[in-house]
Amino acid sequence: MESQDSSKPVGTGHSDLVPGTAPLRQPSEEDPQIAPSSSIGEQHPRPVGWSLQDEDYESWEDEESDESIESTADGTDQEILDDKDADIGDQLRALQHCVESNYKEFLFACGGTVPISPKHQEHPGPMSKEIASRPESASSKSSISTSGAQPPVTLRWDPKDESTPASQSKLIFPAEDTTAGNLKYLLAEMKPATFGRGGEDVYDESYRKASKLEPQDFSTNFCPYSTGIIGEISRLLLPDPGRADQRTIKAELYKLNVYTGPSGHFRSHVDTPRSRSQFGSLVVCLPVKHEGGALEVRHSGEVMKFDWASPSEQPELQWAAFYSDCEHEVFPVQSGHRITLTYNLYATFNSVQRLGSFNSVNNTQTPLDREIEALVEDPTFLTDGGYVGFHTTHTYPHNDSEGCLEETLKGLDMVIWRGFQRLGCGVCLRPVLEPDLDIDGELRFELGRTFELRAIYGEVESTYEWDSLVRHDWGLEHLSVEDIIWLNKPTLETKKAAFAYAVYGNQATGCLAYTVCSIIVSVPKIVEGKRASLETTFDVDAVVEEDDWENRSPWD
Ligand SMILES: O=C(O)CCC(=O)C(=O)O
Ligand SMILES: [Fe+2]
Repeated sequence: MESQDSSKPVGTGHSDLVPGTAPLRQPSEEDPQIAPSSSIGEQHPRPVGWSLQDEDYESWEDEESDESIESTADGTDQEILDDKDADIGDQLRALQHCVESNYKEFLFACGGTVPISPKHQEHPGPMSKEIASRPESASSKSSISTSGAQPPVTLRWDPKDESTPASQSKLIFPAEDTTAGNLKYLLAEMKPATFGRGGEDVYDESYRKASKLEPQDFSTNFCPYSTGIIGEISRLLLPDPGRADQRTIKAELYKLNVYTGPSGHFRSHVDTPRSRSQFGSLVVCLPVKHEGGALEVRHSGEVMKFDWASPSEQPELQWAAFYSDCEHEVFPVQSGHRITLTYNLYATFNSVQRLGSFNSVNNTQTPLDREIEALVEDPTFLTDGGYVGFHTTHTYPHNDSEGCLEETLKGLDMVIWRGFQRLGCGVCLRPVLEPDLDIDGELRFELGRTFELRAIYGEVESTYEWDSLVRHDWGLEHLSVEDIIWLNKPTLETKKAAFAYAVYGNQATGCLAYTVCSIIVSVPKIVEGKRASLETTFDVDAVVEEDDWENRSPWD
């Protein structure tokens, strides 16, 4: 890991920095631990819970004053959990433990290879062989050959000197005799690759030594969709349990980069989000001989490494995709040229439902889903209804007026969201905005829903601060932090991540920044032994009169 200093948030197209992580096994269809669909899931073939998104964090007009908030004296987040733990049932404790043990069970990066064949195939099937296994086995060398193949990759660029013949502005990969000599012309056209630091584009070879071409200045026949890469990323990094409509990925070509030996490199950073819907980044390495230059991606103390230095005998493209809030770096290239195409990945919900055999709702359950279901089904848990909270394990981009998007939820965060939502619970996603350092070097958190924020100095740890956050900044005025049963604690890693994001974005992308979030779940009350349908949620329409609030809870 970089030292704290070296990993000061930077932001460049694909560039800015932060902390690390780890995933492991992603549940798959072959997973013997996966249980058949649940009865509750069948009762609700589509998610019946609501989600409060894109509402600009509306709130009631009649806000309570700070004075009226019944809060305890300063306590730590630990105390908040412990207080709740005192009288919780076994089922809740089981879910809390299950959540904790799942922290490292989710992928944050994946990669693979695409063989290149000189013979062009008219309708090649999906041909990317993915590497999605545990970090330690994230080596593209373990890939298995696949049915189709990518034709040689052609790259053409616009020469500054317009009289340059077309034959000198073209490269074919793997290098063909006819164009191999053109590499020097390409390198001559490239510009130094900057990165974002402190909100500015800077060129600093001690941090990043690479060159770049902007997408408008080159073209290629390589397509990440037709090679099956995007499909694999969708399956591995954007699974959508229990939902009939799928999340889909838009991949946007971002840069052509060259890292040249003996010192091309890019130190630890996270990728600046280009929009709120960005969730990931894709790097495709063209088959050019080089040594060194491994890409390392980190999250929550886990590491995945992608080393593309020694190509196999069969020419191939090698790729890696990762959640762009994960810290990553490119180690020094010792010799040769490491040439990459980079893409920004955006998530959206597909309005077109899957057809035919794919039309059935995916009720696949993981052990964690089953724990969630057991808790919600337990009539002794929140018998009169109530709220459950979860601190997200990833961070999400927001801008200065709009919050984070549900469709970008990653790994465990999406499992928690969907797990409760499909059982009829209400879910909403709330930000804890980026902390910053003040002049004295103190950590300062800014919290808010409208993003016209007031600052809270110090870490958000006390009951009072959380209460204030829930009631005012998250627009849930009639909820108190005392009403929320937390499934997990904000982790040190989370705080560190947020810390490192203090400085963000460098380009005119509307002040996007990553933020840690909380998922707040509204659990309906038990009626005749079963959870009632959720008639009232946090939704503004369902607000009860202020005067009634003491007598009526929001799920009545
Ligand atoms: O080339 C790579 O493997 C990663 C490059 C990168 O992190 C970036 O362009 O932001
Ligand atoms: Fe990056």
